[in-house]
Amino acid sequence: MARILKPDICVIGGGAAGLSVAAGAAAFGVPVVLIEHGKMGGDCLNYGCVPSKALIAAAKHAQAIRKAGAFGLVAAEPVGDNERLKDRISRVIADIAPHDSVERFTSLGVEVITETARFVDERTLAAGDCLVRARRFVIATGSSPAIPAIAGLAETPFLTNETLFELEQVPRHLIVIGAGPVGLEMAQAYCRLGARVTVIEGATALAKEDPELKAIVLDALRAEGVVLHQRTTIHSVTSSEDGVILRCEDQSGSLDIKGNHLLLATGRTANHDSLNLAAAGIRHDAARIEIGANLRTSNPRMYAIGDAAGGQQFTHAAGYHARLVLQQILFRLPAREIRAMIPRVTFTDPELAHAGLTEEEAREKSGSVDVVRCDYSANDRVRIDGLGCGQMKLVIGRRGRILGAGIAGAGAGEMIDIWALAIANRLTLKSFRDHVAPYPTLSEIGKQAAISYYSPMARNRFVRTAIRILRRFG
Ligand SMILES: Cc1cc2nc3c(=O)[nH]c(=O)nc-3n(C[C@H](O)[C@H](O)[C@H](O)COP(=O)(O)OP(=O)(O)OC[C@H]3O[C@@H](n4cnc5c(N)ncnc54)[C@H](O)[C@@H]3O)c2cc1C
Ligand SMILES: NC(=O)c1ccc[n+]([C@@H]2O[C@H](COP(=O)([O-])OP(=O)(O)OC[C@H]3O[C@@H](n4cnc5c(N)ncnc54)[C@H](O)[C@@H]3O)[C@@H](O)[C@H]2O)c1
Repeated sequence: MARILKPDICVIGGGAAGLSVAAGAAAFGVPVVLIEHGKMGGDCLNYGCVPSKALIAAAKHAQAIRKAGAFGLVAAEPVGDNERLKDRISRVIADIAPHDSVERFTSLGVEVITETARFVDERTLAAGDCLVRARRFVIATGSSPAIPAIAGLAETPFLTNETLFELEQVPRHLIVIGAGPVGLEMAQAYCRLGARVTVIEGATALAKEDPELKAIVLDALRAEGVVLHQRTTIHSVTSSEDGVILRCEDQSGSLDIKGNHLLLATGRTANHDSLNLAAAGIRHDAARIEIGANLRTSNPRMYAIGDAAGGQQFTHAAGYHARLVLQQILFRLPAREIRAMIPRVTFTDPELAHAGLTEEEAREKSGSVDVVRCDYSANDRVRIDGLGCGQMKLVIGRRGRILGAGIAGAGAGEMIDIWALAIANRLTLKSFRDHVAPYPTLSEIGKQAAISYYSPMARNRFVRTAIRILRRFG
C-alpha cells in the first residue's frame, strides 16, 4: 500500500534550485519532502558549473606555463596527464558533494525520496511507493542538453556536458557546435589543454552580450587558436574512421569540417516530460512551463523555478528563485522575479560579466542614457600582473543612476558583484566616486569610471566661480 505524505512543501528536483528551497524551508522548521531521481546537486555540481570550472582552472595553469616567459621564468609547452586531470575534477566534485547529499538534507529535517516524481492529480504526486499531498509543490526539475535536428547526428557519437568530463583523453581536434557560454568556455579550455578547437555557430557568438565587450573576448579566443565560424549552417554530420565530418555552409559557400570529437553546446531543454503536468492542470508546451512573474504555474499551489522555469539558467538565478518562492510560501508575501537583478558571467579568459541593462536594452527602455567606458590599460594592477586587455562599460541614467554594467577582462566575474549590488539598490555613480578603493586592485577601474563621469564638473563655469569666491575666505 502506498505511503501517504502530507508535508507543507514538496520539492521536485535536488539541484541548486530544489536544494535551496528545501534547505531554506527546513531552516524555519517547515516539513519538506524532496524528490530526486538522479544525483543530488543536479547539473551544477555533477555536469555543469563545478566540473567545467575545474577544467578551466587546469587550462589556466597550462596557459600560465606557456606564458611564463613574460614573467622572467622559462616558458614551456605544458604536458598534460588526462588521468590526473579527470581525477582532480572528480575530487573537486566529491569535496562539494557532502553539502548537497541525502545525508545532509536528512539531518536538516528534509525527507528525501530517491525516485522519479509524477503528478497523479491537481494535489497529488507519486514517487516510488509514496503519494505526496503537499500544501505547495515546487518544480525544480532543471534542464538537459538540447539536441539539434541535424541530419546524421543520431548515428554519430557526440559529447554533451553530461559526458564531456568523462573523456579519456584530450581530443586532437574538438568540434564544438554552439558559441554560447558552454561552447566558448569549453572551447578555450580544451584549446589551452592542447586540442585543436573549431566552434560552429548558427547565429552569432554570445548573442545576448554587448557587442563591444564580447569582441574583446572573441578576439582573445581567436588569438589563442580557437577557430570560430559564425552564421554557419550545419547540413549534416557523419562519422569517419577517426572522428566526424560536418557538412556546413556559410556566407562564402559550403565547407567540410573534420574533427575527432564533437561537443554539442546548443542550449538547454526544460525537464518536465516525466512529470505528467497535464494531470496537475499545469499549462505548458514542449519547451516551457507557463509561469507568472511570481514563478507560479497555472495551478496556484505549484511553482516552477531554476532551469525548469525556462528563463535565465544560472545557479545563482536558481538560488534567487528559491528565495522568491519561500517568501510567498512561508510568509505569504508577494514576490516578483526581476530579471535585471540577475548578473551573468562567462568564464572565458578574459571573463565577460554583466549586471542590469545592456546599452541597447537601456536605450530601448529609457531613451537617452550615458555610457561610460574605462579601459583596463590605465590600471596599475593590470600592468603589475600582466592581465591583458579589458574594458568596463557602464550604462548610466538620469542623475548618475547606474542602469547596467558590463566588464570584459580579468576578474570581471568577481568585480561584477558590486555593480549588481549597486543596481539592485538603485545607487548612483556618486557612491563609486566617493568611496575609497584599495590600491592596487582591479576595483579601481570602477572608481576611475565614476570619476570620469563626473569630471566635466571640474570645467563647469559655476563650480569654478564658486571655488574662486571661496578662495577669498583665506
Ligand atoms: C557546462 C555547464 C556549465 C555551467 N556553468 C555555470 C556557471 O558557471 N555558473 C552558473 O551560474 N551556472 C552555470 N551553469 C548553469 C547551471 O548549471 C544551472 O543553471 C543549474 O544547475 C540549474 O539548477 P536547477 O536546480 O534548476 O536544475 P538541475 O541542476 O538540473 O537539477 C534538477 C534536478 O531535478 C531532477 N529531476 C528531474 N526530473 C525529475 C523527476 N521527475 N523526479 C525527480 N527528480 C527529477 C534531476 O535529476 C536534477 O538533479 C552551467 C551549465 C552547464 C551545462
Ligand atoms: N558561466 C555561466 O554562468 C554558464 C556557463 C555555461 C552555461 N551556462 C548556462 O547554461 C545554459 C546553456 O548554455 P549554452 O551555451 O549551451 O546555451 P546558449 O543557448 O547560450 O547557446 C547555444 C548556442 O548554440 C547555437 N546553436 C544552437 N543550435 C545550433 C546548430 N544546430 N548549429 C549551430 N549553432 C547552434 C545557438 O545559436 C546559441 O548561440 C545557458 O542558459 C547558460 O546560462 C552558464
